[in-house]
Amino acid sequence: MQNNEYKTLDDFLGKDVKSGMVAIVGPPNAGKSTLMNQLLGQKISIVTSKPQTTRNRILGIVNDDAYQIVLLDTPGLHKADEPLNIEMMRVALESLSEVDAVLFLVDVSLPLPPKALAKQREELAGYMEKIESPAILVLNKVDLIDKQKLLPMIESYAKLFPFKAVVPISALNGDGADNLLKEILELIPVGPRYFPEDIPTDATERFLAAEIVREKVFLLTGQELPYSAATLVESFKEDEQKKLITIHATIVVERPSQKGMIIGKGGQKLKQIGTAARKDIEALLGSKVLLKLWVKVKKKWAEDENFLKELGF
Ligand SMILES: Nc1nc2c(ncn2[C@@H]2O[C@H](COP(=O)(O)OP(=O)(O)OP(=O)(O)O)[C@@H](O)[C@H]2O)c(=O)[nH]1
Repeated sequence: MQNNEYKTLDDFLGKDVKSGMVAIVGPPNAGKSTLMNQLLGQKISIVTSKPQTTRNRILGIVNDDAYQIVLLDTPGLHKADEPLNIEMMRVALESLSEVDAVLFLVDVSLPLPPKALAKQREELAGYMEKIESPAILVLNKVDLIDKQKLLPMIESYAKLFPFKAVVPISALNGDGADNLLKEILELIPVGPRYFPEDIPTDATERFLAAEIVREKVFLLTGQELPYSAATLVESFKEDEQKKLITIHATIVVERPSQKGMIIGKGGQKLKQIGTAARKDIEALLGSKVLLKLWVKVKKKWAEDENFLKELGF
């Protein structure tokens, strides 16, 4: 070896640790993003600046001296009845065949009537059959249910599929997260790290900014527009002194009435969305941000394949 700083090949490559890819899947609202932030121990706060195509699944990278877990936060599994949903299903299912482990998340706090519960479990078993990687069933939101219900629940879910483990957690307050980590580490192999130790995500700043605006639209419009709104960052520029980042973003909705809902009386709602999003983006980027938002109506955008490409699907 020419470089005398490296005495062994291990020194050169970096020491092998437990290192693997883990997909987080589950129905919308099950708590996938919350779990990812919980495992990361932070809302993703530093991002790499390397430009790359926007992707619709975020890598969260959990680093430790002894392991590196690369988390894929996939879109919720939906019924595939329109192009956007088909795309989401494809991405969700595709990511499952490449990974070392799958975390399947369910929200156990949903007060489902027995029939709906049976249907949910049947669907879950159907999805699991398509998955080749070992799977852990994560029973989320246990902080919302009576502890006595937990044991019978674990037993009945465990019968659905040969899960490697069934782990109850609260992604929100972190209860059970250590146990989940232990089970994940059982499933991932020893190998070199996929990423340097100091990088917690591979998503671009642009993409994360668009996601933050979308989150605020959902939160501040009372989730009346779940799948009707998309966000697109049109421009993202840092000034020469690196003191201010100016972001122009568009919120795209399907109907004029939805545009009205987002803008609100006298523009109040849009202002609220903009302020909340700007604060989070400033915290994420560690810089002052000027955020300009527009709202556009684009009928049936979810069926427009070109537009979906622009969004990164
Ligand atoms: N009480 C409680 N709430 C939770 C928990 N985990 C998530 N939530 C809440 O559930 C809601 C949905 O959480 P997300 O993390 O956005 O869910 P998601 O699965 O990523 O949702 P999609 O992006 O729609 O697929 C949020 O309001 C969370 O605060 C939990 O363990 N306990």
